[in-house]
Amino acid sequence: MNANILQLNVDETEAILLGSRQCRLSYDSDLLNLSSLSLGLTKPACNLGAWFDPQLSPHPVPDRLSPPLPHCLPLTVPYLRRSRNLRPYIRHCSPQLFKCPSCQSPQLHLPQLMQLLQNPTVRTFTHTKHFWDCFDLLCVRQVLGFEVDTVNSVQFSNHTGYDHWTGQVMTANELHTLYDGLKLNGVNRYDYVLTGYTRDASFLEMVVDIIRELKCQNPNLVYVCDPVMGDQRNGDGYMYVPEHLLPVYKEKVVPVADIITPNQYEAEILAGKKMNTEKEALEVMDLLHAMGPETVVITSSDLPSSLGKDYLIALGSLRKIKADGTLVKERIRMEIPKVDAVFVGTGDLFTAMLLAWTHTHPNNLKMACEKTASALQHIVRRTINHARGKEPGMWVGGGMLGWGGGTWDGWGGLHCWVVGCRVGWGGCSAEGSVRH
Ligand SMILES: Nc1ncnc2c1ncn2[C@@H]1O[C@H](COP(=O)(O)OP(=O)(O)O)[C@@H](O)[C@H]1O
Ligand SMILES: Cc1ncc(COP(=O)(O)O)c(CN)c1O
Repeated sequence: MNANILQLNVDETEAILLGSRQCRLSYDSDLLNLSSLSLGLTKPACNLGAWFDPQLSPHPVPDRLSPPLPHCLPLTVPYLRRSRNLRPYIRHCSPQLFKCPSCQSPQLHLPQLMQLLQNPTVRTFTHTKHFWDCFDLLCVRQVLGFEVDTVNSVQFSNHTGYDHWTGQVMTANELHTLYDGLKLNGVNRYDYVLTGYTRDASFLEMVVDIIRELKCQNPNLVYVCDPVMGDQRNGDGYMYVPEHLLPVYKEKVVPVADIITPNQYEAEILAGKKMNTEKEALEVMDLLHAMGPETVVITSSDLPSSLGKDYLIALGSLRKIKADGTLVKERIRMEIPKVDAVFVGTGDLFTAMLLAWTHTHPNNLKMACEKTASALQHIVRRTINHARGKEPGMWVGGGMLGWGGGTWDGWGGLHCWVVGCRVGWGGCSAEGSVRH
């Protein structure tokens, strides 16, 4: 756990038993003994897919697992094959067990599945800046169980933080045409809409119109908005979208959003108030709640941390009035170990993960934020290690799965519409995503 930057959550630790039905049923004990840990099994979960990451294998391999791990792993292949999305990639693969050269732990080798991870689109996941491509392909669709339709609000050569960038910006008309197609087929019912980077005001206004319509179709639809506008650089805020987008976000977009995930700079310009202290940050979040959203998460800030300058602070706030009229309020403060590099697109990843985890923990913002921050920490660390040549590039799937719960079997049938950007199909080296 320490190696994977996870903390044992005493209230909710999840264990997964992998293996055939027969093999799982034969394990009738309510206690799972793993090295020095004993976990009580309360809720059975079915493994709809599995991902094996050598980095996340138990060290040392527990000898008290029953049946032993080497025996379990080949048994999971039929389950992988059963997953419609994975089947084409593992049809011809003969599972082999081999021992990790460094730690001697048993690993399952799935050659064709690995190939999937190596294709350029998927590998872009190591660049957090290319998130949407992979969110669709791996993270949400296959791993987290959402069915995602993506719309590329822009298609750029690279992140706009670079000196130069080229590409196309989708217009409101083009978005409307796409949406019309969905409507004509009667497939415009979504559970979630997530929006990220956009740089055209009329496009944003069209997004708002569409969300209103989608909310009529499904009154429970949750709109998660990452109001991507700018960031701090050397202590000064700067916009990386045209400035006239700010009033559109303030007056039209944020009011229809249920969850917003600004960074500190974006929170300040939306609220029209600086946050130099935690008290001011809470006031900023209250101002943002007053604009509409029930949930506000400030993904990063430079507020001082009690743990020292190597930590960044993220804040969360939930404010909702329940059906019986009572006001529920929850504030969360997370101190996140800083990695000494600048990452791009982490905001995208944070928002997407938060959407997924608030879905699993609808009444527990703290848990959703913890799991989200844990994933981010894992990913930025592996990204920086990869950029520094300390880790091979193929860490992708396990990085996402290893820390989370094993109970993603109940998520079928959800539909999510992502309006984000597609940037850079080109180079896949992690250096592209890390600016020192
Ligand atoms: N240098 C870093 N070190 C550790 N975590 C980081 C770092 N940069 C980003 N993150 C993670 O990514 C999350 C979102 O980052 P943030 O910079 O707020 O996104 P953006 O400005 O892209 O919207 C943070 O909450 C944190 O978990
Ligand atoms: C083209 C572009 N520019 C800027 C940003 C903002 O990036 P960041 O998450 O690094 O703030 C994004 C978000 N992915 C983007 O797609």
